[in-house]
Amino acid sequence: MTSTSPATPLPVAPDPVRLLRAWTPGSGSWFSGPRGALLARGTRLRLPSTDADAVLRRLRELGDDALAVGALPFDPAAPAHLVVPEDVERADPLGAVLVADPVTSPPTGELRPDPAPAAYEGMVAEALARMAAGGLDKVVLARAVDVVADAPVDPVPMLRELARRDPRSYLFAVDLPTDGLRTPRTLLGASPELLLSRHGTEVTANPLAGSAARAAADPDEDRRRGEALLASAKDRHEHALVVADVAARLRPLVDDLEVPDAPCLVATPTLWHLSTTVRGRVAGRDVSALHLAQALHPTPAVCGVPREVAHAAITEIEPFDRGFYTGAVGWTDARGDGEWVMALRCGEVRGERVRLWAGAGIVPGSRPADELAETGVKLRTLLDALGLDEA
Ligand SMILES: C=C(O[C@H]1C=CC=C(C(=O)O)[C@@H]1O)C(=O)O
Repeated sequence: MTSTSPATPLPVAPDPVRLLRAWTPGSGSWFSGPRGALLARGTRLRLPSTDADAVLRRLRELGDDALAVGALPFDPAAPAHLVVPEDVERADPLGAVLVADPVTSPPTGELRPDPAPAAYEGMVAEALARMAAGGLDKVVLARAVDVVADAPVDPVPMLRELARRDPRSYLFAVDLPTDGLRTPRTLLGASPELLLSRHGTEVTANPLAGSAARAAADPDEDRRRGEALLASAKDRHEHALVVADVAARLRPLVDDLEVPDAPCLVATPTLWHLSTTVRGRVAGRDVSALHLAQALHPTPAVCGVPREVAHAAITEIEPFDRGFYTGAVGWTDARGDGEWVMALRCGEVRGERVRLWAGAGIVPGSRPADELAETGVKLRTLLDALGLDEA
C-alpha cells in the first residue's frame, strides 16, 4: 500500500506544460495543437531552399526521423525560414491543461498604431471601391500596432498567458532569423486556423473566414451573435470563397476530398468564426505537408480572390510589409508528415518592441467601421497576453 505524506511534493507538471516551460527565446521553436506539442531546440542546419522537393530530399538524407521547423512568409516570393533542429521533443496536447503561471506586469511605454484607425477605415473604403470597379471579389486587409516598451519585453510570460487563455488553439513561438544581431526575434501567437496537416495518408485543412465578436459575459447574447454569423449572407460568401479555393488547389494532389456543404461555428475566447474542415488522402510519399501547404498558401482567408489581384491590392493599400504575419508556421518531416498553421493572432517580439497585427476579409457589403472593430477584437489576443487594456 502506498501512502501520501503531507511532505510528498505535488505531482510534477504534466508533460506538455514541462515542454512549454522548457522554451526560452533564441533556444528554438515550440508548437502546440490538438494533436500534441513539439519543442525543437537548436539549429543543426538551416535549409537554404524551401522548395518542397529539395526539403524532402534533404530530410530523407538526414534520416527517417529528420524534421524541419520554421515559418513561411505571407509573400511566397519572400525568403522563408526553415531549420533542422538539433533536438526534438514531443508531448501530449496542452488541451485543457491549466497553465497557471503568474502573469508578469505589463510593459510600460507607447502603443503606436500603423496605420491610425481612421486610415484603416479608408483602406477598407478603397478596397470596396476597387471591388465596385470590378475584377476583385475579396481582399484581406490588415493593420498593425507597435508596442514600444521602456525595457525589453519577455515573450515567455506572453506565451504562457496565451496558453492559459486558450490552450486548445494552435500555439506557437518560432525563433526567427536575427540577421546577425544578438537579440532574439520571436513570432508568437495563438491561432485558430490550421492551414494544412498531413499525418500518414490523412490530409486536413481547416479554413476559417467570417467573424463576430463574442459576448462572453452574456451567454444568450453570445449565442445570438454566433447564430447571426452563421446566418449572415455576407459572411457565408466571404467563407465560401476560401473553401472553394482550398478545395480547388487540393483536388489535383489529394484523393477522396471531402468538402462539407456548409460551415459550422468555432469559438476562440474572443471571436466566433465560420469554419469548414476539408479532408482527403494522399497516397504517394512524395507529396509532403510542405508541398501541400505551399500549394494552398496564401488562401483567401489571408489574401483574397482572385489571388494575384488581391495580392497586388494588399501591396498597394497596406502601409507595411507583413513579413511572417498571415504566413504559416509549423513543421514537415522526412516521411512527408507535418502541420502548418496560419500565422494569425500573433506578434513579433524583439527587444523593446512588439509588433502585433490583425486583418479582416473585405467583400462587397463590408462596412469600414465594422472591419476596424473586428481587427480590434483580433488584436486583443496579443494585447491580453501582454496585459495591456487599450488597443
Ligand atoms: C486575417 C485574420 O483572420 C482571418 C482568419 C479568420 C477570419 C478572418 C475574417 O473573418 O476576416 C480572416 O480571414 C487575422 O486574424 O488577422
